[in-house]
Amino acid sequence: MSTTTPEETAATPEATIAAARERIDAIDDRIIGLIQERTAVSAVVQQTRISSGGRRVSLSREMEVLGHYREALGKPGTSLAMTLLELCRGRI
Ligand SMILES: C=C(O[C@@H]1C=C(C(=O)O)C=C[C@H]1O)C(=O)O
Repeated sequence: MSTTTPEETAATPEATIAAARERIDAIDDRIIGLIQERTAVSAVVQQTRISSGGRRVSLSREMEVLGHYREALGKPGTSLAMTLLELCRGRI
């Protein structure tokens, strides 16, 4: 039978922070993987449009993407989406 109280077995602040940071690092790795996947898919669209005589960039579509992120995440979502667009299609 255990003689330790819940207080005695509770994680220390240091252990809680270390465990949470491990989860954050794993989440960041997934986000980076998703950004790389997004970049590859975006390149397919851009190449297809160029090959069929169009432009690499579609500003109307970019407005939709910016709106999507802003609706989900507020104003900082717009900045995040702008950075994502730059990663996916380069600077314009
Ligand atoms: C991928 C596309 O091409 C470009 C890249 C975009 C993106 O990465 O989301 C959006 C618009 C375009 O400037 C597209 O038109 O969907």
